[in-house]
Amino acid sequence: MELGLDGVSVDGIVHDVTLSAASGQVVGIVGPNGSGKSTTLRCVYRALRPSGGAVLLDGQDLLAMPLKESARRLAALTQDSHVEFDFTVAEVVAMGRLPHKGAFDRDTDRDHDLVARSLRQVDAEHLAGRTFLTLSGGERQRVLIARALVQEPDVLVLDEPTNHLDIRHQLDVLALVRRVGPTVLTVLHDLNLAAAYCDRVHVLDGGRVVAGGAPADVLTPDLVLAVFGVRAHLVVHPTSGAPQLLFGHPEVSP
Ligand SMILES: Nc1ncnc2c1ncn2[C@@H]1O[C@H](COP(=O)(O)OP(=O)(O)OP(=O)(O)O)[C@@H](O)[C@H]1O
Repeated sequence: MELGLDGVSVDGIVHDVTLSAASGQVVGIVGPNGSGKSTTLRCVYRALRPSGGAVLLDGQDLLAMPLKESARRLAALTQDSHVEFDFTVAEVVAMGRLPHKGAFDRDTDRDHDLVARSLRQVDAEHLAGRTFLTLSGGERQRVLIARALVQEPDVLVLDEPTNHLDIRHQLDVLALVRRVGPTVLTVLHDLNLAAAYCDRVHVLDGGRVVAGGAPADVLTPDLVLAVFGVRAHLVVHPTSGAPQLLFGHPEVSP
């Protein structure tokens, strides 16, 4: 399913953001702190109504859809994905099935299987019986990713999915979302992860898209200096061939 942002604006914060993710693509949004990345995503997962523009799913106006219908198609891992009560991990993940169920439907065998599979996919099977609030930051993050996957979405919106994750789990989670295959729009702070895992990357600065395209074309030392104020040297990953950046502080000689 194709996701399109067409001139999305949020008064004073996000200005005319246009980008698209073709079916099955992983598209990244990078940019400095406060550049409008989360605010843009909030418009996509419907936590915020944009003041202008449209969000389109296969050309259909997402914001005009009933909430339950859009929740069946689109799942989000957000910066404010809180779990307030002391639910078990399995219960938290099972909540991801709610958009597919009627008010009085009980969990089916398929629901249980999907919960178990999603937990296995994020290496959290062993946590199923634990209460969510006792988990570490990285364990919580993986469980919330499982909750998004169990929704079987066509589109996955991820706000810094690698937050709190150790390096192994960062690589696992990004490889997983590529493998599972929904259309993915993800905010990433790590430019090298964006370069390695995204089909396309868009750079936000001051609420505007200042560059977009294939990572190798976008994540150049000139752009990194202009947008982040950091010197970068481009190297090519010796086995994957992905462009990777080595950073240095601008006040320290390279
Ligand atoms: N409800 C709000 N009221 C006022 N300002 C807001 C509101 N929401 C966001 N902002 C401001 O808009 C700007 C963009 O915020 P946003 O969270 O989208 O940035 P971001 O690119 O995701 O940043 P970060 O990398 O720090 O997570 C910030 O300056 C933020 O303080």
